[in-house]
Amino acid sequence: MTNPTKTIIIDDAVPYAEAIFSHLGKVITLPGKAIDAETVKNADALIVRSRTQVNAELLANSQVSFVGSTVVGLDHIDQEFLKSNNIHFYSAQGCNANSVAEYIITALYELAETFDFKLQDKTLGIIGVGNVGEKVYNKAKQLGVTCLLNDPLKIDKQPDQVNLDNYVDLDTCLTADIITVHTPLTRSGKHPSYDLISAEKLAQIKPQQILINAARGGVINEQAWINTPTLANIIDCWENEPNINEALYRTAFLATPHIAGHSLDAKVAGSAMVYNELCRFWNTPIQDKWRNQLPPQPDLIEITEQAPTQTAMRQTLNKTHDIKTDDLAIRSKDISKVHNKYENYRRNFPIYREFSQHKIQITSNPELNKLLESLGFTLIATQSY
Ligand SMILES: NC(=O)c1ccc[n+]([C@@H]2O[C@H](COP(=O)([O-])OP(=O)(O)OC[C@H]3O[C@@H](n4cnc5c(N)ncnc54)[C@H](O)[C@@H]3O)[C@@H](O)[C@H]2O)c1
Ligand SMILES: O=C(O)[C@H](O)[C@H](O)COP(=O)(O)O
Repeated sequence: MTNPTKTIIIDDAVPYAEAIFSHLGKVITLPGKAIDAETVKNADALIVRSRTQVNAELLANSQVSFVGSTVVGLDHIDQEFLKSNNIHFYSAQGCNANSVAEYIITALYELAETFDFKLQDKTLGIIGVGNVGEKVYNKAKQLGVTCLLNDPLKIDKQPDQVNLDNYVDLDTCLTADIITVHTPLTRSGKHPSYDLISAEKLAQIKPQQILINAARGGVINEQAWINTPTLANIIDCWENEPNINEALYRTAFLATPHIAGHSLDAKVAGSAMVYNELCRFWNTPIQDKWRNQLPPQPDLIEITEQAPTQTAMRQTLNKTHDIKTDDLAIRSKDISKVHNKYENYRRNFPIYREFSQHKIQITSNPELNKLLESLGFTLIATQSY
C-alpha cells in the first residue's frame, strides 16, 4: 500500500519505477531533464539517472533528504553540497559494468570481422580498471586477447590488490592496438581524467590503432581526435551530448548514443540497489513482488551456420543485441536530426538482456562452446547433439 506521507520524484527512464517504489510513497515520474527546483520542492526522495544535475540550484529550497542515482557516473552530482546539507546520497556503483563490458566485447568482434584480423593477435589497452575495466579485462583475457592495464589511482589506493605485472604507464598503454577508456570524468585530484588522452597523447597514436570511448566525453580530447588518423573510432560517450561533434560522428566506425550500460539487467540492478538503500534509509522492509513483472528469459539461441569460430562469435553476440542497430537508430545526413534522435532513442531504448540470461544450444565447435561459456552464456544439450 502507498505511504501517502512521502513523495518520491523519479526519472521516468528508471524502469519499473512505479512497481518498485510505490509502496514507499507517492511516485511522480518525470523526464530526467525536466526535474527542476519546483518539481522537487515538496519531495522527500529524488531518484535520478544521469540527466538531472543534482546541485544547490535543484535542492536548496526542497525538503529532499535522500538522493539515489541508479547509474554510476557521478559527474552530475554535487556530492559536497549533499553532504553539507545532510542529504543522504547513494549511487548504484557497478550496476551496469557488465553491460558496458559486453558492449566492448561485441565491438571487438565487430572490429575483428570488419577489418579482418584475429582478436588473439591484438593487444587491448584498458585505461581505468574499476568495475567496468576489470570486467572488460577478464572477458578479453578469456578470449585470448593480451591486455595492457592502466590505473594509477587504483595502484595508489589498493596497492596490495593490484598485480603490478599487468599494469603499465599511460604511454605504454597507448601503444596497444585497441585502446578503451573506462575512467570516470574528473577534473581535480592527482589523476584527473578530463583531457587524459590530450592532443599531445593523441599525437602518439598510429593510423592502424583503434580508439574507444564508452566512459565520458572529455576523457579523449575531441578536437584533437578529429584530426588523429586511426583505423577506427568507437564512441558511445561524447562531449556536449546530445549535440555531438559532427566531424567525429561522421568518421566513427560505430557512433552510439550513450547506451553501453543500458541492458535491462543493468537498469533493473541499478533500480533495485537504490530501492534497497531507500528502504534501509526509511527503515521499511524490502519487498520484491515487483520482480514478477520482469520479462521471462529470452528464447534459446540456435546456431545452425558452420562458420569459423570468430565469425560465429560475432553472429551469436549480435543475436543477443546488435550494437550496429544503436548506431543506425540515430544515423542521418542531417546532424540536427542526429541530435534530435539521440535522447529520444536512449530514453525509449529497446529491451535487451545480458549474455548470462541467454541459453544457447551446444554447437559442434568445442572452441566456440568454450568461448561462449566464458562470456556467461548457458550452453545446453539438445537432441540434435
Ligand atoms: N557508456 C555507458 O553507458 C557507461 C556505463 C557505465 C559507466 N560509464 C562511465 O564509465 C566510468 C567507469 O565506470 P566504473 O563503473 O568502472 O567506475 P569505477 O569507479 O568502478 O572505475 C573507474 C576506474 O577508473 C580509474 N581512474 C580514475 N581516474 C583515472 C585516470 N586518470 N587514469 C586511469 N584510471 C583512472 C579509477 O581508479 C577506477 O579504478 C563511469 O564513471 C562512467 O562515467 C559509462
Ligand atoms: O553513468 C552511468 O552509469 C552510465 O553512463 C549510464 O548509462 C547513464 O545512463 P543514463 O542516465 O544516461 O540513462
